[in-house]
Amino acid sequence: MNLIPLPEFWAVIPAAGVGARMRADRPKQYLRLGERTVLEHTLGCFLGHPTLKGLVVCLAEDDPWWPGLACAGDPRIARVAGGCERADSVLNGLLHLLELGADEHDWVLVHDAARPNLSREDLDLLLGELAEDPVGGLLAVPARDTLKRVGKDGRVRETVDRSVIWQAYTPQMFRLGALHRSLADARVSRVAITDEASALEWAGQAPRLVEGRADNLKITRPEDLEWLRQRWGLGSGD
Ligand SMILES: Nc1ccn([C@@H]2O[C@H](COP(=O)(O)OP(=O)(O)OP(=O)(O)O)[C@@H](O)[C@H]2O)c(=O)n1
Ligand SMILES: C[C@](O)(CO)[C@H](O)COP(=O)(O)O
Repeated sequence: MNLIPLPEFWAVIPAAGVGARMRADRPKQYLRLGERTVLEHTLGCFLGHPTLKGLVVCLAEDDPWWPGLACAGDPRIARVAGGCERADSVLNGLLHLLELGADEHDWVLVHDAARPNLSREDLDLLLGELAEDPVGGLLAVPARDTLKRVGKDGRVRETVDRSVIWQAYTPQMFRLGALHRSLADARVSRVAITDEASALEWAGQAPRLVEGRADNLKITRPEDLEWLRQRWGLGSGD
């Protein structure tokens, strides 16, 4: 039982991707999942949380779908333009928080728009476990399958020791100033950054892994959405 009160936090939701791997008629964050879109479900994981200070969603500059969402006029949601890569979108979101007057010591949680199945339990687990952490960290799950390193010929090069391998999920939770500086420096140095933790790692920090639910999956390919629709008891086309 965690007796430390949950910390206040800001949320940045990168939602400016094109969803190429989904091969759909629109970016995957705008595909339907029951009565709402994937993005609306993801935003709903945070809106209404008692310690949320504010939320920024990063949208493609030519995004024609956002205005059609019921939450488009929600005053709790700030919008910024996304960037070429996910890290650029996140950086724009962090900059906007600073412009809003957020303190550099405030906690910020970055969560993929494409992960609509985040549970409240996992969100509160992350907040509670990292509330007093000196670095921050992320939800993650230990590897469950045997892992192989592959050669250029598509054949196995080695079996990887999976006891020390975890899959990084989101939200990823860091202090606003530290994340902004690390991410900005990494982008200037052209370091490949695919999640927030890797920017902190590049800056010499060791983020903490907090084990969460494996069903907090990122909708990436068509079968991911099919699986989640079935999990939620929805029809294949819902
Ligand atoms: N320039 C980008 C690229 C991605 N994202 C967001 O980052 C999250 C995770 O990225 P990913 O799953 O790779 O989404 P896409 O880039 O849209 O997918 P793909 O690589 O298949 O095009 C998604 O919510 C996506 O909208 C973003 O905000 N800005
Ligand atoms: C941030 C992330 O979801 C952690 O696993 C992942 O790195 C996003 O990668 P993508 O290629 O941008 O989907």
